[in-house]
Amino acid sequence: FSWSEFFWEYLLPEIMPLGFAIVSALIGAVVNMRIPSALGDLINILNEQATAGLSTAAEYMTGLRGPVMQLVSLYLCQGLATFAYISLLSHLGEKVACKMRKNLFESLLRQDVAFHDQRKTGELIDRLTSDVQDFKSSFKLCISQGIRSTTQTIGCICSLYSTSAKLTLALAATIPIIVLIGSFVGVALRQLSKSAQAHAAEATGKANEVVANFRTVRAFANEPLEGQSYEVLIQKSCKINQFLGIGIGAFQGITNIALNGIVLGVIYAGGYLMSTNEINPGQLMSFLVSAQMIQRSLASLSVLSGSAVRGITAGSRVFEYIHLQPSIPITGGRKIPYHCLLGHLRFEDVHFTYPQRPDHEVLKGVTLDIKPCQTVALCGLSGAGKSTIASLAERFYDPTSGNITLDGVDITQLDPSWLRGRTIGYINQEPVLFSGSVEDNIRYGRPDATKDEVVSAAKLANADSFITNFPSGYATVVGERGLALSGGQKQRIAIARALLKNPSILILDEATSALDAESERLVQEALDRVMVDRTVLIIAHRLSTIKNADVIAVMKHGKVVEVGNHKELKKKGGIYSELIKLQ
Ligand SMILES: Nc1ncnc2c1ncn2[C@@H]1O[C@H](COP(=O)(O)OP(=O)(O)OP(=O)(O)O)[C@@H](O)[C@H]1O
Repeated sequence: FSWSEFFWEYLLPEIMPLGFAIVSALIGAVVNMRIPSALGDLINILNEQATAGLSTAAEYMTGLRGPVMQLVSLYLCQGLATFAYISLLSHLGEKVACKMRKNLFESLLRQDVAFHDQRKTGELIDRLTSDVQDFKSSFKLCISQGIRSTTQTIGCICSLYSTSAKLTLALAATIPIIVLIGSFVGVALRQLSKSAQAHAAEATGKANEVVANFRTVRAFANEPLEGQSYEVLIQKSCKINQFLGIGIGAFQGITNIALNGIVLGVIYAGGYLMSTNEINPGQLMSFLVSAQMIQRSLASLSVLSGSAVRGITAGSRVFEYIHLQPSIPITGGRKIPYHCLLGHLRFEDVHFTYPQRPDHEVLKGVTLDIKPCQTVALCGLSGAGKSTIASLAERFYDPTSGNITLDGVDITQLDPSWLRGRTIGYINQEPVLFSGSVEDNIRYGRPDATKDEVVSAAKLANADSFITNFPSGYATVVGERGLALSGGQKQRIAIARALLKNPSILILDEATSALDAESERLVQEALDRVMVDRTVLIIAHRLSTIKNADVIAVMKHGKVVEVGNHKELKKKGGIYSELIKLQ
């Protein structure tokens, strides 16, 4: 957690409300400090009036008017200052939290696919929600209470000093000891808090996964199992938090005892000074209220230290991901002008290992030439590395060695957002639709597309007829909490979405394998129509879907072992003909 970065990037743009909030908190603290002496004045006047033996109520009231008015105006000022700093800090806190969430979310969107492979969704969402919330609450509390309590402590010590230097020095000597012990305990508590938050995030990740895959959990009747594993995770975080609570509680309890002891000491010593006529009863009253204010301020500072521990830990978890740099940028690099783009994709001796499985080489020297407007099919046994090839073409990952080129240019030189957003259309087995209308989902392929373009992409994808049959047509809401579409319908919307960007290269990764015969026919019909005049890479298990491909490459254990067309490979009597027999 970098304070300087936090100040320059998050606080400086909000310096006005921050400044006013600090000034209001300071005014509140100063006003608070004036109250003991105003009370002291009132006591002195009451004392004098009692000694003088005033008889009428009017005389009594007249004498009190001055100090009472002074107290009332102090109370009003204090109320106003409290209102000002609380509302200003809320404004500031919300702005800071909003900016942190925006920066964190943008950073998560920038990260490599490998980063997301390695982390649970819930853990990331936890940082975006709970951690930012914890940081914001703690930040607001630290500014408001921190400024008030610190100013009041310092101010009250000064006012005590003016009353009795000896007594104040003795009092001040004990405070650094408490602060020193407090900072040691603070470091230990921070460690504990960090570990508690990490466990809570793990539990959120688990909950997220289970809720997202609820149907699978229900289908396997695994509710008790999932309940138990969630409980194990939450119990870990619960135990550490309980331990943390004991630590914070013990620290605050001991601090309170020490502080109350200090007040007792002040009463004892103050009483002695009064008996030697060094101070009057009013001064003793103000002395006591000041000492009690110091006690309250220090107690709230010790509570604050617990909140600061949580806040800094949460903040460092947020900034950890904000600062993370992806190894593959999402923008920047060359773009091949549309009229020059041929769509010649070539893999040259490509080796690849997934970052989270460094001991398992998935591609072991793949060479594959996909010529412009050619349809190349990849087949082979499950786990041979076919989908990995598609991921590398999309530059979700970079090869460990070897090159992938598009029209002779290494794809690492090309702008990744141009490559994915404009050049390659990727359709896989399980299309994901976002919540929103059918039209929004198709337009996701190219946000600036017109309604006519959306409709013609849907027509090409064989989707227009079923969409127009819905009562709300293209405005029908789908995705989460929307209309449940069949697999074939979803797939055709996904095809329309991919087509909207008019990609030069189309990658179809098992695009029809999850569909029934009728849906497959409709989707295949759409695909046959859109594959014309494009470079196409098809990945399929069902060999009937690829037999018309110009080139078929058979993969085994991360290598391309056979290349040719259907007839040639069938005649060859190798793995391909074995696969045909099997099917
Ligand atoms: N994100 C990932 N992280 C780690 N390993 C992975 C990842 N994705 C795939 N693998 C591994 O890489 C190997 C190749 O997987 P890939 O999905 O490319 O095979 P495939 O030929 O497409 O298989 P299928 O036909 O079953 O889809 C497998 O051993 C798989 O376990």
